[in-house]
Amino acid sequence: ASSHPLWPDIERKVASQVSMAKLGVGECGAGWQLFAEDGEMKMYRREEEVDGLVVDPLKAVHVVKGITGFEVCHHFFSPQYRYDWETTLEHMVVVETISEDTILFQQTHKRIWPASQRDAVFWSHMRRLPDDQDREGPDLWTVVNQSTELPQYPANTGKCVRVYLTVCLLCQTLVNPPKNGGPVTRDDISCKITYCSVVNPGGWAPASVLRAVYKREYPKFLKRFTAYVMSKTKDKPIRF
Ligand SMILES: O=S(=O)(CCO)c1ccc(-c2ccc(C3CCCC3)c([C@H]3C[C@H]3c3ccccn3)c2)cc1
Repeated sequence: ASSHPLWPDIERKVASQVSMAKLGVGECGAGWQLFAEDGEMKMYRREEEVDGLVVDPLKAVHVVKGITGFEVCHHFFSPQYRYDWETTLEHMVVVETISEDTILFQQTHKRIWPASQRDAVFWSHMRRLPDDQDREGPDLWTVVNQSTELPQYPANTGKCVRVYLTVCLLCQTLVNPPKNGGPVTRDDISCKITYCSVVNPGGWAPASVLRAVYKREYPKFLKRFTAYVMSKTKDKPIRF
């Protein structure tokens, strides 16, 4: 895949997104406000507008027991599971499988009244990251989704308004080895998840409507997605 024309963009974007995801909400600039909390899940947003459009960056942190960073990223990245957990998805096309860890998608999302329907065209890349703290724990895993232009899917030609998104899912597996020295089971693992996203709605939509939609959809999405991964992995061997 390193020969693909998108490769330099992918390398650059993954590096920048992962370093930002690693920053705590306190560190990466003021302005993060907690807007949703549910158990271990905390969701922050910054109120930002670009050309009068709400593009509020979102940062969610969550700790989920019994699953690994690989399992979370694998179910987020792989197209075959997406209709199971992405409730706002109307249609998904795998435009090109660039390599086993890099896929080009075109997706149409269900219309959210009164905004017009949206579609997105983006590359998605999944990667294991060496743990820079060199702790003995398992490595980090990430998936980065980044909008890109595709001639075969020109923006704003059909019924859909094109959204522009940058998404980073960064996962760290935490292992608490059993005292008796026995094998590690799912009771001994958890996954620290950081989900960052910036979605430019692409065309005008009332700020109040968008903020209400984001406030409703993001917590629902992360809770549903993590519950889905737990359900798909609970009786299976652990994959780190
Ligand atoms: O993490 S992903 O890559 C998962 C792959 O599917 C992702 C996440 C979110 C989006 C998306 C696209 C459009 C919208 C809006 C913009 C104006 C009207 C629709 C929203 C807002 C509505 C929010 C939202 C948040 C979470 C899930 C769905 N909906 C989100 C797309 C991809």
